[in-house]
Amino acid sequence: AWGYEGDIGPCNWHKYFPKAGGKRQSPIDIDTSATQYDGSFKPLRIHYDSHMCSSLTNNGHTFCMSVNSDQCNLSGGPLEDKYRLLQFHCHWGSDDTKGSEHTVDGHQYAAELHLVHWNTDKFKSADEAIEKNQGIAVLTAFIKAGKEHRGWNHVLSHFKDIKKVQGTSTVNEDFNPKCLLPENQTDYWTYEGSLTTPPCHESVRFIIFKEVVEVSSEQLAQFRSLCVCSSRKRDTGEDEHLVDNFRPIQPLNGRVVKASFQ
Ligand SMILES: NS(=O)(=O)c1ccc(O)c(NC(=O)NCCCCO)c1
Ligand SMILES: [Zn+2]
Repeated sequence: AWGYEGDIGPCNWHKYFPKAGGKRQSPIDIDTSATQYDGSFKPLRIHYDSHMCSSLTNNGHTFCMSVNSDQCNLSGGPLEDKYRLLQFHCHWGSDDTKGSEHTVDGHQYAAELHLVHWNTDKFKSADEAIEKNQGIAVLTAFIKAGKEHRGWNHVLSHFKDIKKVQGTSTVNEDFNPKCLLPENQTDYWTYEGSLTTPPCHESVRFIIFKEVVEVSSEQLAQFRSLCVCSSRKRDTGEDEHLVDNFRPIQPLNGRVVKASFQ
């Protein structure tokens, strides 16, 4: 078992998951003075359909909205191949001052959305792609406290069904995850990294939008309503809530973060 604090926390992940000590780990700090503009990127093509039945689970590390539609595809931008949406999830803090995994010039946001896609041109399954270079592409959006985000309510309204770990809820309504992304989808940073949780496979191309998405403080509080385990209660009998599920930033090791904008 691994977690985000104590002996099973990020500093010890490498003992059981050796890739966690690799040279292209994520997340990283994006030093905007060191990013390199790349004018060769084609427009990002994000085509999601709405009628994809998906199920929402609490896996003890985050909520995960799994998607099983072969109509949700991503290509273009820095990507050479076509990728298919597999799932999306978030990382968040115990208060609005922390929670994102990547930081920008040292600034940490309240939360971070990851839309996880796998390379359907190069691999036969997501399970194969997740371990291989160029196997995974993660669209990433920073989240800060501000005005309410109506799209997020389609996801948050199911949280009461998944409060406990291994809770599952089927989401059938007409929901398109594209509504969770910022309006500006042309300005982003991109670099090659890893899964930010064990097993930390170095298989991920991150595409991180510059524009930050706003959700209300009350909506952020709903993220924190999830519990970390199904049974164990603290000695005081109260639930242990799932918060601060973000990995500390990792060494860049000479990697260059490219920018789609000047
Ligand atoms: N944060 S991430 O880089 O976008 C990311 C994308 C896809 C993933 O599969 C993982 N990690 C993962 O699945 N770990 C297995 C145990 C967790 C649930 O038991 C992390
Ligand atoms: Zn993630």
